[in-house]
Amino acid sequence: MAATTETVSLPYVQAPETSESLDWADLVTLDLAKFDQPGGKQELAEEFSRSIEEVGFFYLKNHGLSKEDIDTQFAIGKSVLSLTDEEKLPFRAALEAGDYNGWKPAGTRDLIPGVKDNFEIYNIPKFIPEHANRPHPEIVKEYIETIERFSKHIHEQIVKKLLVIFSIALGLDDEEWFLKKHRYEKTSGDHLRYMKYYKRTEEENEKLGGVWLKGHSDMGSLTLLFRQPVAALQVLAKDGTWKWVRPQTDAITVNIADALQFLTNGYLKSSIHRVVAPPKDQAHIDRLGVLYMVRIEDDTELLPIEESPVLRERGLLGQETLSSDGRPVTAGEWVKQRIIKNLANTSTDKGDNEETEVEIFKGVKVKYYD
Ligand SMILES: O=C(O)CCC(=O)C(=O)O
Ligand SMILES: [Fe+2]
Repeated sequence: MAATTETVSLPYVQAPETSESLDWADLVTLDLAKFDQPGGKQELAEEFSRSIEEVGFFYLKNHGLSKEDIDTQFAIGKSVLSLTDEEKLPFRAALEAGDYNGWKPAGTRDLIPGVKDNFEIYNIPKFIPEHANRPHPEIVKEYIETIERFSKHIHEQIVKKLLVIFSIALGLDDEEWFLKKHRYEKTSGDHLRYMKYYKRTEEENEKLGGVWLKGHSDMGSLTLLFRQPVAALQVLAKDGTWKWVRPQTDAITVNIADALQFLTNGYLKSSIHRVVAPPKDQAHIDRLGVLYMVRIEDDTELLPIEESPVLRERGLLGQETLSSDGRPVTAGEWVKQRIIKNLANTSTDKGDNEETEVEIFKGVKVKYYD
């Protein structure tokens, strides 16, 4: 059977932004252009430290990717995800085995009894020999060099700078502390993600209380979200209220995830966020996203960083999270179990929207928020 979308159509036209006035989160913007200026890294580390006092979300500008680079990824994502389910099936991710590379169909999870999740994903792992023989749909193969360039730019020019900023913010003598645990050639689940939420009817939204993906934290080190004009992402603010994350045209939205929270005993907060029904003027749009997930090397033990004076001064050392067998959780185990428990089929009758806590690995749990 021929592919329904055999070409990537450019220029990609983004959906118009909402004209509704929403309660937007006030987030710090880090300017990566400062990184190579004298004193710039230190300045960025100070700004970053201030930003995390609020929520674990911030914007990043001057990241070196053009609007065209990003739109090309949206166009590729659109083509891949609009293949038929039959065409995507050979590339289905082995979610049940803890592997999310490839295709996650919509509807693997029950949100409430009778209503399933409405998002599908195509994940492309980092470009290392371990993944070289992965099969992909033709459209991905055709654009694989563009995808590889985009993906490697993110790691080399964006993620690496952020990892240096984090080391400085934690007062570590070794500016490369985090870099040494995020080596590109090593095994870890870094990947580029195309993600699409299908629009829902008013009736369905009512049943779900508007919640499409319940308040959660992400499983790795960082999540990077590219320009997302369809408002739906919300972050849990310090005062306990949900604020909308404003789509930015020129900036990437970044959030901190579980591994960094474990390594800093909560000084870097794995931010709680959720996805809700978009405002009325965007309710008719299928919401396409391009994301990049940063993961720490699989064999890293997720213990607070002893060498950090910032953690020591705050009394954050010596109370690590251990699993029930008294061992530290490793990053690879954590990610694998979270994929099985949070992305593969729902294992409870009540559905994800009713869950408040799920055991991920030997007594260590994640919480979900209303
Ligand atoms: O779609 C978004 O804006 C965020 C998605 C998300 O939170 C996730 O995939 O973990
Ligand atoms: Fe998330």
